[in-house]
Order: sequence, then structure tokens, then C-alpha cells
Amino acid sequence: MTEQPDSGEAVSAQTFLDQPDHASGATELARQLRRIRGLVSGADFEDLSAEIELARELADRIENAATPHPPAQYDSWGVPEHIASNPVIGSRNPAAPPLDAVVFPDGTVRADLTLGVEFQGPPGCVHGGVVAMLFDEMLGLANAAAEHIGMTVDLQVTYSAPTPLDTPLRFEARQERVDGRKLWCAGTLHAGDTLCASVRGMFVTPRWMLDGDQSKPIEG
Ligand SMILES: CCCCCCCCCCCCCC(=O)SCCNC(=O)CCNC(=O)[C@H](O)C(C)(C)COP(=O)(O)OP(=O)(O)OC[C@H]1O[C@@H](n2cnc3c(N)ncnc32)[C@H](O)[C@@H]1OP(=O)(O)O
Repeated sequence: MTEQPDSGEAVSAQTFLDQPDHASGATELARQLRRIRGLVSGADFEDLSAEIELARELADRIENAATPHPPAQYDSWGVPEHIASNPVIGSRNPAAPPLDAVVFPDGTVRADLTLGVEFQGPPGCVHGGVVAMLFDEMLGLANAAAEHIGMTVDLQVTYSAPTPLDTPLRFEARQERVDGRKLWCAGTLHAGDTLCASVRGMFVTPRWMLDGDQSKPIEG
């Protein structure tokens, strides 16, 4: 639970698309791989030959133990495998920060996170493409929270100040307008009181999705 300070009164938020740890341990494995991701991209080493051998052995073992599943089908928005592989929120995707969102009763989706050197663009700053990717996901989550989802057709990001690395960041997004299959969302990214970036996005619910079941259970 968290509180929405701007409203002047405490409003509780619920974890959104909670992803319980996978029974196999894959979620914990992804956490350890994220540690390695940050260390390898942001540190110097004398000699890693022994660690490379270990990593190769580990990759071979995981490959042998894996039963790969194909990419999710279009009608499986929100099923655990779909969420888990997501490059922004996927708890089992080591490439994902991951971003954990909460949703407020008014539909605002919020995520607090800190991005390390593996997300660096300009020196000391978060890569602008990473900001855009996180915004895209945040707007997608705002659509999901409003139970009206679509695909991105237009995403306009305004970068107002550098987004610092290793600093608590706050993303917020909400769906603002719906006109038939067209959805409009907006969001902001703050580092403390500084507005680093804002976004406006337009989404369209594909024609084929209207025949499908958009209200599939949102699980993780
Ligand atoms: C429930 C569980 C949820 C779980 C969520 C987990 C989170 C996941 C979050 C993931 C988040 C990540 C998200 C991602 O990464 S989404 C991936 C990136 N986006 C895409 O790949 C989308 C590619 N585009 C398409 O596939 C088609 O264009 C779609 C299917 C979207 C629409 O093709 P369709 O044939 O169906 O529709 P239409 O062509 O009749 O158009 C309909 C209306 O829209 C208007 N229009 C169209 N384009 C534009 C435009 N650019 N500007 C302004 N207007 C535009 C158009 O004029 C028309 O208006 P009107 O003439 O009716 O007035």
C-alpha cells in the first residue's frame, strides 16, 4: 500500500499486476542475473575467466532444464507468461528494471524505482529511449487499470531535465480520454520535485480485439 500525497488526503493504492515468485525459482534467478547485469556493465575487473566458465556452465544447465514456450498469443494479454517476459515489468525478464506499479482508486498508476548504470545514456543520466520505453509501459498499464487496452500508435515524450541515475524516480500515468477504440493517456516522470519528462500517448484497440475477451484475468 502507498499513499497519494498530492491529493491532500491519504488515498490507498493497490499493487497492480502483482507477480508472485515462480515456484521453479525463475523469479529469484532473474534477480541474481539483474545483479550481474549491473555489475558487469558498471565495474572494472582484473580477470573474469573463472567467472566466465561458471556463467557458461550455468547457461548450459539452464538451457538443458528449460522447456521454452512460444511468444504469447494475441488473446493472452495479462496471463502470467505474457507479463513475466515483459521487458519493463517482467519479474522473470532480467532485462526489465523491473518496474513495479501500484494503482490508485482514480486510475492513476504509479511506479517508484531507481535506475542504475546499465540504463545510462548521457553520462550520469538515464537513456532517453529507456524513459520512452518505461512511459509506453506506464500508459499501457493505465489503460489496463481503466480496463480498456490498446496498442500504441503515437507516443510523444518531452524531456525537460536530465533523468539522474541512482536516484529515486517516480513515474505516474493515467488514461485521460476514450473515444470508441481510441484511447489517450498522459504521464510524468519526476526525480524529487524535478519534472524530468512528460508523455502523451494515443492507443487504439485493434478491431480484432473487440471480438476477443479484453477482460481476461489480470494475473502475474
Ligand atoms: C487485460 C490485461 C492487460 C495486461 C497489460 C499488460 C501491460 C502491457 C502494456 C504493453 C504496453 C506496450 C504497448 C506496445 O508496445 S504496443 C506495440 C507498438 N504498437 C504497434 O505495434 C501498433 C501497430 N499498429 C497497428 O497494429 C494498427 O495500427 C492498430 C491495430 C493499432 C490499429 O489498426 P486497426 O485496423 O484496428 O484500426 P484503424 O487503422 O481502423 O484505426 C482506428 C482509428 O485509429 C486512428 N489511428 C490509427 N493510428 C493512428 C495514429 N498513429 N495517429 C492517429 N490516429 C490513428 C485511425 O485513423 C482510426 O480513426 P477513425 O478513422 O476511426 O476516426
